[in-house]
Order: sequence, then C-alpha cells, then structure tokens
Amino acid sequence: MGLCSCHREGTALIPWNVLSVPTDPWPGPWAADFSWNLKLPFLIIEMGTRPTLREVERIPLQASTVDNWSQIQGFEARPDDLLICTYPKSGTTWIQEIVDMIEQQGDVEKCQRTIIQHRHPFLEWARPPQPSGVEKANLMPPPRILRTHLPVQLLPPSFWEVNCKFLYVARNAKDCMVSYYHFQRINQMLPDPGTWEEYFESFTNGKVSWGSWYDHVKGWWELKDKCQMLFLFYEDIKRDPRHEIQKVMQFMGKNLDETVLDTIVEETSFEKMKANPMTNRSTVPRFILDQSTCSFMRKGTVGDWKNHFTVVQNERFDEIYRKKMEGSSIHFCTEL
Ligand SMILES: Nc1ncnc2c1ncn2[C@@H]1O[C@H](COP(=O)(O)OS(=O)(=O)O)[C@@H](OP(=O)(O)O)[C@H]1O
Repeated sequence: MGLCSCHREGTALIPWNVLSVPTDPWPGPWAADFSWNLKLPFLIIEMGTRPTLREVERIPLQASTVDNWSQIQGFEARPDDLLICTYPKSGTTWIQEIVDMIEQQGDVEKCQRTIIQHRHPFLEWARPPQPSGVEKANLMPPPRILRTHLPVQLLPPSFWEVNCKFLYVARNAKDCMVSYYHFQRINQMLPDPGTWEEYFESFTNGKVSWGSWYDHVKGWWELKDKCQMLFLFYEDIKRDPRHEIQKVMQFMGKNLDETVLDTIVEETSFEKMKANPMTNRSTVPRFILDQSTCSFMRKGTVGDWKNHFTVVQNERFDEIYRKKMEGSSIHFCTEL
C-alpha cells in the first residue's frame, strides 16, 4: 500500500491535520465544549485556504482520512453488516433515509432521533479528537448499517471476507459533477473547485476527493453479481421511488405493508427531506457548510447538467465518457 503525501497550497498557519473540524458533528464531549466551536472559524480564516487532498493508491482523499488509513483498513466487518456505498453526490443521504425508514418500519419519529450523518457511521471519516467512523461503527450494536464513498479497491479487506450486504447507488456522471461542483463551493472542508471550466477538468481527470467517478462506478458494477449487492440508480429512484424502495425492502429482508411503504415514499421525497432539519444539513455550522448561497439539498433532479454544460463541453464530455466507460455494460439515464 503506497501512501503518497501531496503538497499543500497557500499559507496555512496551522497544519490541516491538527484541526478537528466537525464536518460530521458527533454529539460527544467535544460538542459540549462550545469554546472549541467558537475557535474553529478563526482557525480557518487564519489559514486563508482550503485543504488540499492527499492520496492513497493514487486516489485523492481528505488528509485526515489518509492519516487514519491503517485503522480504516483494519476495520472488522461482520456478516450482518449492510454497507451503503456511493460515489459522492449520488444520493447517499437519500438512500440513508430510505434505509432508515425501512429499518424503523416507517416510524417517522424514530427517524428524527438524530441527524442523518450520525445514523450510519461513515467508515473513512476521521477528525480527531472526535471518534472516527471506524470507532463509531465499533460501538454500534449489530446489525450495523454503515456507509462509505470508497472505491472497491480501497475497501477494508474484511468486507470481502464476511460476505455482508452492499447497497450501491449510482448517479449519472453529468448530474453528479454538477452537484459535486456546487457542494465543493459551499463546503470549506474540501478544496475550492475553481471555476466551472476548471472543475470540468478536475472531475473528468478524477482529481477530486474519492477519485474518478468512472472507475468508482465501473469497479462496483463489475462486482455486483459476485457478492450480495443491490445496485440502484438515482434516476430510477427518482422515476419510480415506490418500486425502488420495494427492492431495498426485499434486499434488507423486510416485509412492510402498503401504508408503511406509502409513508416511506412520502417522507423520503426531495421536498420533505429538504424541509427536514434531520436530513437537510441545516445543523452543520455555516463556517463549514455555507448554505447561504446554495443548499445541500440543492435541486434533487435528473438533468440539471443541461443548465451548466455548454454544447462544446457536452460533446467533449461524451467523448471522454465513451473512452473511459468502454467495455462496461452499465447504462445511465441523463434525463427523465
Ligand atoms: N430525497 C431526495 N430526492 C432527490 N435528490 C435528493 C434527495 N435527497 C438528496 N438528494 C440530492 O442528492 C445530492 C446529494 O448527494 P449525497 O447525499 O450523495 O451527497 S454527499 O456525498 O453525502 O455529500 C444532492 O443533489 P443536487 O441537488 O443535484 O445537488 C441532493 O439534492
């Protein structure tokens, strides 16, 4: 395993890896330390720069994840784990809420018990002194529901040994890129995306956190018949949520009646989740996620790429896509 340190741009007064910024706040002792929360914005302003990424096996990741890599790789999966796997901005939050609603048998109040980031430990998440994703998962009673954005080749090896369930959600590359661009603009914990034109290059070259969309999607797709995996598409959930939620229910071994299913469809709609403080990230401090110009729950549509891609960019993207996805049987819808 080659860990490669990358450079850092700008004048950082404080090394990034000593900052413990609650991008994924955990209601632990640190949260009660209000003075720590107050200090954070100033630390970031002092740094005057966004973090740059480091790499594991040539996949760009956040520095804190790379620092914690041996713990992540040593994670011990269990046969009754369910791992939600996605490339960023592919509908992670959406499928988390669907899975939780199924798990809680449509009990809306139980799904309000805590914010969505806390319900399913994020495996590669690390920001000491808060407990890491691995530590949170280790404390969770089985059967556990976990989540990751890792590409197949970086998944902790124990997952392949225990034959647990994987629930992968894929989203078409164009909408994913648009969503990721806006997210990087508002998320101070990720590198500045630059202009849309610059981001087009970063995304298509896999120079974004968690690496290449193309390799991620191909990697998981190729494994789908070799393990217990339900592979879903964001666009299908959008087109026919009831049908796709039923598939998730079956995969989870749950048998819920029609009225419960109706509730889940209703409660996991974009409009409901956008208005729900437990799913819309409104509790994340503004100096981390500045939603004043753009919401985390932004549009939730298929085809928003048409509002961003120029004709030339679209042609170029299609050409790159053909080359990178050559030989793969996966097919995406880019409009409904
Ligand atoms: N219920 C529902 N219906 C439709 N779309 C939804 C829903 N919930 C989240 N979203 C949209 O998913 C995008 C965020 O993706 P992720 O949750 O994977 O983001 S993250 O990687 O966890 O940061 C982001 O997409 P964009 O709106 O295109 O930016 C969210 O709006």
